[in-house]
Amino acid sequence: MSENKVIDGKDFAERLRGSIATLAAEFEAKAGRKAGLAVVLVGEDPASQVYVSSKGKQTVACGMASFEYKLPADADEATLLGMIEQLNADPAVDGILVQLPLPRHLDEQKVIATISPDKDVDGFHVTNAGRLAVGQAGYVPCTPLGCLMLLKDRLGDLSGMNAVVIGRSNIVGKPMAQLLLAESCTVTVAHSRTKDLPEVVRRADIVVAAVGRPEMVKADWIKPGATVIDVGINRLPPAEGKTKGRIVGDVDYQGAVQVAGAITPVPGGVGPMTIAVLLRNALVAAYDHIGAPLAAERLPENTIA
Ligand SMILES: Nc1nc2c(c(=O)[nH]1)N[C@@H](CN(C=O)c1ccc(C(=O)N[C@@H](CCC(=O)O)C(=O)O)cc1)CN2
Repeated sequence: MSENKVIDGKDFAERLRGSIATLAAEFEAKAGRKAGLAVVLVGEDPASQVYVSSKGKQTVACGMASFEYKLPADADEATLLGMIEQLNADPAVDGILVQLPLPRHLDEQKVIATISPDKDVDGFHVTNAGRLAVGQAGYVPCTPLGCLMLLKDRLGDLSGMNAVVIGRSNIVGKPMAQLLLAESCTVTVAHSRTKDLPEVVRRADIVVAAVGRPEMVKADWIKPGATVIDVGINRLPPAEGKTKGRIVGDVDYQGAVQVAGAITPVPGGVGPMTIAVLLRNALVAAYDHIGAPLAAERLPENTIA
């Protein structure tokens, strides 16, 4: 198996962060302040704690200001919405992110709707979702934008390719489909009710798996030479004598890597791109907020306008 089949998201994310750091320093010199990203965590979900901590560390490492807010798992809606309103009004904060999932008693859509669309660096607000749907500039969700960067880096022009997105979530599946459509792919969005999913996937030049089911996509579903992007992060039950299970994606990697032309591993594929693109979006927001929009070509790895 040739090594360059593997799409190394960790390496790409590192290079993207390098470009972000350069532009963040330029921003500071220009604006007289650092670009600022606020992250709000409600509760103590262990995975979310790890992601929020990584976001804070990487924000600072790129020369941006990190503001971290933690609320207890039983925090009421008014407290969370009040915190978001304060961050909306704070001129030191360019981007706001509320870590998901939220505890069940909180209304996710209401919380997202409270974030100012101009600080919505997650791209989850309906204003930004609408902008993406009609092809206007706006903030695009980090994971699908990261997937698109990896795809364009590997394949160049995607136009005319058959793409299948497995999963229809607002965070990954739907925006991923919109991005691929904007690149002139022929896009199929598959989901739990799709008939004969293996056959649908076999027609695809590009497969994006975002279903959250460990190793569901099998090697014999993949068209030889296709490019496979695995968004899944699933922890398997621990093997005997171990405390933690291993992390696998939504694709049977060991099988699929034999057939695919290129594939992202899990870990080390799409995951690291999520945080790098978040920093990219926060920096874009900061430049917008000082009335000096950042041209896409100033971020060399970033082929997206
Ligand atoms: N408000 C948001 N919440 C969530 C998002 C999001 O984009 N915005 N995405 C995910 C979690 N996430 C960031 O928040 C995230 C997931 C995975 C990784 C990552 O680097 N994964 C590693 C493996 C990590 C591990 O060992 O557990 C990898 O794939 O190599 C970063 C960020 C849900 N919530």
